[in-house]
Amino acid sequence: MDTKTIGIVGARGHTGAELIRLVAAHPGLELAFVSSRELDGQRLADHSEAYRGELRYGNLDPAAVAAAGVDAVVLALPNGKAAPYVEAIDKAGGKTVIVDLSADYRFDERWYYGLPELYRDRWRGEKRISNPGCYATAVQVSIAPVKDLLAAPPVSFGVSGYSGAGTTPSDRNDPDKLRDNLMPYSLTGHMHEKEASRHLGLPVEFMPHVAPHFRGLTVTTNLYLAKPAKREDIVRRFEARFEKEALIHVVDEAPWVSHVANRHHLDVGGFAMSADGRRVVVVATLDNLLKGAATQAMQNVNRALGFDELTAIPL
Ligand SMILES: NC(=O)C1=CN([C@@H]2O[C@H](COP(=O)(O)OP(=O)(O)OC[C@H]3O[C@@H](n4cnc5c(N)ncnc54)[C@H](OP(=O)(O)O)[C@@H]3O)[C@@H](O)[C@H]2O)C=CC1
Ligand SMILES: CC(=O)N[C@@H](CCC(=O)OP(=O)(O)O)C(=O)O
Repeated sequence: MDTKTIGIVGARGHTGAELIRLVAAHPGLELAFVSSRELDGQRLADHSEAYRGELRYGNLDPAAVAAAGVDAVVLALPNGKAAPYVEAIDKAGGKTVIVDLSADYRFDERWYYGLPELYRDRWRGEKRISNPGCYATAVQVSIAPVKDLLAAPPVSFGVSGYSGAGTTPSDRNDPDKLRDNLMPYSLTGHMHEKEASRHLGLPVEFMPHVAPHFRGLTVTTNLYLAKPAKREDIVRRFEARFEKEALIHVVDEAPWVSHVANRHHLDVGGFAMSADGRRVVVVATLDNLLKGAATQAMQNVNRALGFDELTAIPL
């Protein structure tokens, strides 16, 4: 297969940096541009040990991104910034695939919502792909296999490392304020509550927190069941749903976030049953920068450009 070209807008950020690492190891992708205002003119190889080559960061505006005419553009910008780039690429016509890491198009019917393990069959060759949120990925995987068994809205308690808050300074990525701390925020109505509810087709209640570790998140979900169930039946549901999925591991014990940091897969397990069999608690962990962002984007780019979905993703 011919080499395809890819460009990353927002390449200085946490998720952009992880994507550069994946693209550098991809046998069929060539990095055509990396855009950052702050690092404009600097050599990429000086910032990414994975990349060997002479490419420099550029400060590309939407018109310049569109004019590059690459096969795929990944937008790794803060929320609310994608539209001018999408409009410019649309206007240029052509075949460029866009994968947007932000929340900007996750509710747009015209865009494919790229959580492959749950919605692979819904892809109709769309070239506009919204990449799911990190928490929303863990929440949906924790609920989807048993959603027909539920008696009440699932309740998910989330704890994320502070890389989830990006690089723009805020309380939620301030190591001093996070030291010896756990910071609750957006306890109702978080964007990922709406996102998971919409794509699962049932209301989910989600309570996020940010913790002093850098990367990786845990979502603990309480599920009330309409009829009493046995643990083995619940476990079998998850195993059957994900048995062919290399990036979703169904594990027996409740997983630990420290085991999934810097790894590309999601662990889901625990399956703690109440004595009456009417309540089960499921725990999911993933690296918010990888399966929660860059790895999932790589899966989506691979599919849209005709590569095997797992190309360049270390298993
Ligand atoms: N961090 C995470 O765990 C996850 C993040 N996401 C989403 O992915 C996106 C990127 O997140 P993350 O990498 O953490 O963010 P960062 O804050 O780490 O990086 C943002 C990037 O965007 C650039 N940027 C910022 N503002 C603008 C602007 N106005 N115009 C053009 N470029 C701009 C920055 O570079 P420069 O200032 O140099 O131009 C930087 O490269 C976000 O939408 C986030 O919600 C999704 C899942 C998980
Ligand atoms: C700790 C922290 O702030 N986490 C971010 C993680 C979500 C994220 O990055 O997702 P989006 O792509 O939907 O913005 C948050 O809760 O908004």
